[in-house]
Amino acid sequence: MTVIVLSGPIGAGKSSLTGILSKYLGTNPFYESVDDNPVLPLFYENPKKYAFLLQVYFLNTRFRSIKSALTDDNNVLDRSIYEDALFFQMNADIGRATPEEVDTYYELLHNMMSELDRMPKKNPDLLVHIDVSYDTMLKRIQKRGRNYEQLSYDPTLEDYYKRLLRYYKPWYEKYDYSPKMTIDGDKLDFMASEEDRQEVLNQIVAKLKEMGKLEDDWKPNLVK
Ligand SMILES: Nc1ncnc2c1ncn2[C@@H]1O[C@H](COP(=O)(O)OP(=O)(O)O)[C@@H](O)[C@H]1O
Ligand SMILES: Nc1nc2c(ncn2[C@H]2C[C@H](O)[C@@H](COP(=O)(O)O)O2)c(=O)[nH]1
Repeated sequence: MTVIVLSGPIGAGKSSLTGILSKYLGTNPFYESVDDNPVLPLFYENPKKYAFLLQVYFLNTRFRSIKSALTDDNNVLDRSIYEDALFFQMNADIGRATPEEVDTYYELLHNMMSELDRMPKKNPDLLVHIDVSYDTMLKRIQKRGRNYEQLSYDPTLEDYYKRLLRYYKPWYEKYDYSPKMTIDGDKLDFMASEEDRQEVLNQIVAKLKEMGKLEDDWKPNLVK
Protein backbone atom coordinates (compact mmCIF):
# COMPACT_ATOMS: atom_id res chain seq x y z
CA MET A 1 0.00 0.00 0.00
CA THR A 2 2.03 2.98 1.19
CA VAL A 3 5.26 4.03 2.85
CA ILE A 4 4.76 7.15 4.95
CA VAL A 5 7.67 8.96 6.62
CA LEU A 6 7.11 11.38 9.47
CA SER A 7 9.33 14.36 10.16
CA GLY A 8 9.60 17.13 12.69
CA PRO A 9 11.69 18.52 15.52
CA ILE A 10 12.44 16.76 18.79
CA GLY A 11 9.23 16.19 20.77
CA ALA A 12 6.95 17.17 17.86
CA GLY A 13 4.96 13.96 18.28
CA LYS A 14 6.46 11.75 15.55
CA SER A 15 6.64 8.55 17.60
CA SER A 16 3.15 9.13 18.96
CA LEU A 17 1.69 9.75 15.50
CA THR A 18 3.59 6.80 14.04
CA GLY A 19 1.74 4.52 16.45
CA ILE A 20 -1.66 6.13 15.87
CA LEU A 21 -1.32 6.24 12.09
CA SER A 22 0.06 2.74 11.58
CA LYS A 23 -2.76 1.30 13.69
CA TYR A 24 -5.36 3.29 11.77
CA LEU A 25 -4.02 2.30 8.35
CA GLY A 26 -3.25 -1.28 9.41
CA THR A 27 0.45 -0.92 8.48
CA ASN A 28 3.73 -1.52 10.35
CA PRO A 29 5.41 1.13 12.53
CA PHE A 30 9.17 1.69 12.41
CA TYR A 31 10.46 3.57 15.46
CA GLU A 32 13.75 5.43 15.91
CA SER A 33 16.41 3.89 18.06
CA VAL A 34 16.30 6.20 21.10
CA ASP A 35 15.98 4.48 24.49
CA ASP A 36 18.23 1.63 23.29
CA ASN A 37 20.71 4.03 21.67
CA PRO A 38 23.98 3.80 23.64
CA VAL A 39 25.51 6.89 22.01
CA LEU A 40 22.68 9.35 22.69
CA PRO A 41 23.45 9.99 26.41
CA LEU A 42 27.15 10.29 25.55
CA PHE A 43 26.33 12.88 22.91
CA TYR A 44 24.38 15.07 25.32
CA GLU A 45 27.21 14.77 27.85
CA ASN A 46 29.90 15.72 25.33
CA PRO A 47 28.41 16.81 21.98
CA LYS A 48 31.67 17.79 20.36
CA LYS A 49 33.23 14.41 21.00
CA TYR A 50 30.23 12.29 20.02
CA ALA A 51 28.37 14.21 17.27
CA PHE A 52 29.97 12.22 14.44
CA LEU A 53 29.60 8.84 16.14
CA LEU A 54 25.96 9.52 17.00
CA GLN A 55 25.24 10.52 13.42
CA VAL A 56 26.82 7.38 12.02
CA TYR A 57 24.75 5.37 14.51
CA PHE A 58 21.49 7.08 13.43
CA LEU A 59 22.36 6.96 9.76
CA ASN A 60 23.00 3.23 9.95
CA THR A 61 19.71 2.51 11.75
CA ARG A 62 17.78 4.84 9.41
CA PHE A 63 19.30 3.17 6.35
CA ARG A 64 18.26 -0.23 7.68
CA SER A 65 14.72 1.00 8.43
CA ILE A 66 14.09 2.72 5.11
CA LYS A 67 15.41 -0.28 3.13
CA SER A 68 13.15 -2.58 5.05
CA ALA A 69 10.17 -0.21 4.83
CA LEU A 70 10.54 0.26 1.08
CA THR A 71 10.81 -3.49 0.59
CA ASP A 72 7.62 -4.25 2.53
CA ASP A 73 5.82 -1.28 0.96
CA ASN A 74 3.37 -0.95 3.84
CA ASN A 75 4.82 1.09 6.66
CA VAL A 76 4.98 4.26 8.72
CA LEU A 77 8.42 5.57 9.76
CA ASP A 78 9.11 7.76 12.76
CA ARG A 79 11.82 10.09 11.33
CA SER A 80 13.79 8.81 8.36
CA ILE A 81 17.10 8.97 6.55
CA TYR A 82 15.91 12.10 4.69
CA GLU A 83 16.33 14.16 7.89
CA ASP A 84 19.72 12.77 8.82
CA ALA A 85 21.86 15.45 7.13
CA LEU A 86 19.77 18.22 8.68
CA PHE A 87 20.96 17.13 12.12
CA PHE A 88 24.54 16.50 11.11
CA GLN A 89 24.91 19.74 9.18
CA MET A 90 23.50 21.72 12.09
CA ASN A 91 25.96 20.10 14.49
CA ALA A 92 28.82 20.63 12.03
CA ASP A 93 27.85 24.29 11.66
CA ILE A 94 28.30 24.80 15.38
CA GLY A 95 31.74 23.23 15.37
CA ARG A 96 30.94 19.68 16.42
CA ALA A 97 32.58 17.92 13.48
CA THR A 98 36.00 18.15 11.85
CA PRO A 99 36.26 18.77 8.09
CA GLU A 100 37.36 15.12 7.72
CA GLU A 101 34.25 13.94 9.58
CA VAL A 102 32.04 16.14 7.40
CA ASP A 103 33.59 14.74 4.19
CA THR A 104 33.34 11.16 5.44
CA TYR A 105 29.73 11.65 6.52
CA TYR A 106 28.59 13.04 3.17
CA GLU A 107 30.39 10.33 1.24
CA LEU A 108 28.72 7.66 3.36
CA LEU A 109 25.30 9.32 3.02
CA HIS A 110 25.76 9.61 -0.74
CA ASN A 111 26.65 5.90 -1.01
CA MET A 112 23.61 4.93 1.01
CA MET A 113 21.25 7.10 -1.03
CA SER A 114 22.65 5.56 -4.24
CA GLU A 115 21.79 2.13 -2.82
CA LEU A 116 18.20 3.26 -2.26
CA ASP A 117 18.10 4.48 -5.86
CA ARG A 118 18.73 0.93 -7.01
CA MET A 119 15.77 -0.52 -5.10
CA PRO A 120 12.54 -1.47 -6.92
CA LYS A 121 10.64 1.07 -4.78
CA LYS A 122 12.97 4.05 -4.46
CA ASN A 123 11.04 6.60 -2.44
CA PRO A 124 8.35 6.88 0.21
CA ASP A 125 4.82 7.73 -0.92
CA LEU A 126 4.23 10.60 1.48
CA LEU A 127 6.05 12.79 4.00
CA VAL A 128 3.95 13.99 6.95
CA HIS A 129 5.72 16.86 8.69
CA ILE A 130 4.66 17.93 12.18
CA ASP A 131 5.22 21.63 12.60
CA VAL A 132 5.68 22.94 16.16
CA SER A 133 6.78 26.17 17.82
CA TYR A 134 9.63 26.34 20.29
CA ASP A 135 7.19 26.53 23.23
CA THR A 136 5.33 23.40 22.16
CA MET A 137 8.57 21.56 21.47
CA LEU A 138 9.91 22.39 24.91
CA LYS A 139 6.66 21.48 26.68
CA ARG A 140 6.66 18.06 25.03
CA ILE A 141 10.35 17.48 25.78
CA GLN A 142 9.57 18.26 29.42
CA LYS A 143 6.49 16.03 29.36
CA ARG A 144 8.51 13.10 28.00
CA GLY A 145 11.11 13.77 30.69
CA ARG A 146 14.38 12.38 29.28
CA ASN A 147 16.93 13.83 31.67
CA TYR A 148 19.65 14.71 29.16
CA GLU A 149 17.21 16.62 26.90
CA GLN A 150 16.15 19.10 29.62
CA LEU A 151 17.40 22.69 29.77
CA SER A 152 18.17 22.08 33.45
CA TYR A 153 20.71 19.44 32.33
CA ASP A 154 22.37 21.81 29.85
CA PRO A 155 21.10 25.39 29.42
CA THR A 156 22.82 25.66 25.99
CA LEU A 157 20.13 23.28 24.71
CA GLU A 158 17.84 26.29 24.38
CA ASP A 159 20.02 27.61 21.53
CA TYR A 160 20.39 24.12 20.08
CA TYR A 161 16.61 23.56 19.96
CA LYS A 162 15.90 27.03 18.55
CA ARG A 163 18.54 26.50 15.88
CA LEU A 164 17.09 23.10 15.01
CA LEU A 165 13.68 24.69 14.40
CA ARG A 166 15.28 27.22 12.05
CA TYR A 167 16.87 24.41 10.00
CA TYR A 168 13.53 22.66 9.46
CA LYS A 169 11.82 25.30 7.29
CA PRO A 170 14.31 25.23 4.38
CA TRP A 171 14.69 21.48 4.79
CA TYR A 172 10.93 20.94 4.34
CA GLU A 173 10.77 23.29 1.37
CA LYS A 174 13.61 21.48 -0.36
CA TYR A 175 12.40 17.93 0.39
CA ASP A 176 11.28 16.34 -2.88
CA TYR A 177 11.52 12.57 -2.44
CA SER A 178 7.71 12.32 -2.29
CA PRO A 179 4.56 14.41 -1.97
CA LYS A 180 4.42 16.12 1.40
CA MET A 181 2.00 17.68 3.86
CA THR A 182 2.17 19.51 7.18
CA ILE A 183 0.26 18.91 10.40
CA ASP A 184 -0.15 21.84 12.78
CA GLY A 185 1.31 20.30 15.94
CA ASP A 186 0.66 23.43 18.01
CA LYS A 187 -3.05 23.43 17.28
CA LEU A 188 -3.83 19.73 17.03
CA ASP A 189 -3.35 17.84 20.28
CA PHE A 190 -3.67 14.36 18.83
CA MET A 191 -2.71 12.74 22.14
CA ALA A 192 -5.30 14.24 24.47
CA SER A 193 -8.13 15.16 22.12
CA GLU A 194 -10.04 12.45 20.25
CA GLU A 195 -11.46 15.12 17.95
CA ASP A 196 -7.99 16.46 17.08
CA ARG A 197 -6.69 12.93 16.54
CA GLN A 198 -9.50 12.25 14.06
CA GLU A 199 -8.82 15.58 12.34
CA VAL A 200 -5.15 14.65 11.83
CA LEU A 201 -6.07 11.19 10.53
CA ASN A 202 -8.69 12.69 8.19
CA GLN A 203 -6.13 15.11 6.77
CA ILE A 204 -3.67 12.30 6.06
CA VAL A 205 -6.30 9.96 4.60
CA ALA A 206 -7.64 12.78 2.39
CA LYS A 207 -4.12 13.34 1.05
CA LEU A 208 -3.62 9.61 0.38
CA LYS A 209 -6.97 9.47 -1.45
CA GLU A 210 -6.12 12.57 -3.49
CA MET A 211 -2.86 10.85 -4.49
CA GLY A 212 -4.72 7.65 -5.43
CA LYS A 213 -2.94 5.67 -2.69
CA LEU A 214 -6.23 4.82 -0.96
CA GLU A 215 -9.58 3.97 -2.57
CA ASP A 216 -12.21 6.74 -2.34
CA ASP A 217 -14.41 4.50 -0.20
CA TRP A 218 -11.53 3.34 2.08
CA LYS A 219 -12.48 2.89 5.76
CA PRO A 220 -10.19 1.98 8.68
CA ASN A 221 -10.37 -1.47 10.25
CA LEU A 222 -9.72 -0.01 13.68
CA VAL A 223 -11.63 3.13 14.53
CA LYS A 224 -9.67 3.88 17.77
N1 LIG B 1 -0.01 16.51 19.60
C1 LIG B 1 0.38 16.30 20.85
N2 LIG B 1 -0.28 16.91 21.85
C2 LIG B 1 0.11 16.75 23.13
N3 LIG B 1 1.13 15.98 23.55
C3 LIG B 1 1.82 15.35 22.59
C4 LIG B 1 1.48 15.48 21.22
N4 LIG B 1 2.34 14.73 20.51
C5 LIG B 1 3.19 14.17 21.41
N5 LIG B 1 2.86 14.52 22.65
C6 LIG B 1 3.60 14.14 23.87
O1 LIG B 1 4.86 14.80 23.77
C7 LIG B 1 5.92 13.91 24.13
C8 LIG B 1 6.85 13.72 22.93
O2 LIG B 1 6.16 13.01 21.90
P1 LIG B 1 6.92 11.99 20.94
O3 LIG B 1 5.87 11.30 20.14
O4 LIG B 1 7.90 11.17 21.70
O5 LIG B 1 7.70 13.04 20.00
P2 LIG B 1 8.88 12.79 18.94
O6 LIG B 1 8.86 11.35 18.55
O7 LIG B 1 8.56 13.72 17.81
O8 LIG B 1 10.12 13.20 19.63
C9 LIG B 1 5.27 12.62 24.60
O9 LIG B 1 5.17 12.70 26.00
C10 LIG B 1 3.88 12.65 23.93
O10 LIG B 1 2.92 11.97 24.73
N1 LIG C 1 22.68 14.67 16.86
C1 LIG C 1 21.55 14.05 16.49
N2 LIG C 1 20.59 13.86 17.41
C2 LIG C 1 19.48 13.24 17.00
C3 LIG C 1 19.27 12.79 15.69
N3 LIG C 1 18.07 12.22 15.61
C4 LIG C 1 17.53 12.30 16.80
N4 LIG C 1 18.37 12.90 17.66
C5 LIG C 1 18.16 13.08 19.10
C6 LIG C 1 17.22 14.16 19.45
C7 LIG C 1 16.52 13.62 20.65
O1 LIG C 1 17.30 13.87 21.80
C8 LIG C 1 16.51 12.11 20.43
C9 LIG C 1 15.23 11.55 19.88
O2 LIG C 1 14.71 12.38 18.84
P1 LIG C 1 13.13 12.56 18.69
O3 LIG C 1 12.93 13.64 17.68
O4 LIG C 1 12.63 11.23 18.23
O5 LIG C 1 12.61 12.91 20.04
O6 LIG C 1 17.58 11.87 19.55
C10 LIG C 1 20.30 12.98 14.77
O7 LIG C 1 20.23 12.59 13.58
N5 LIG C 1 21.42 13.61 15.20
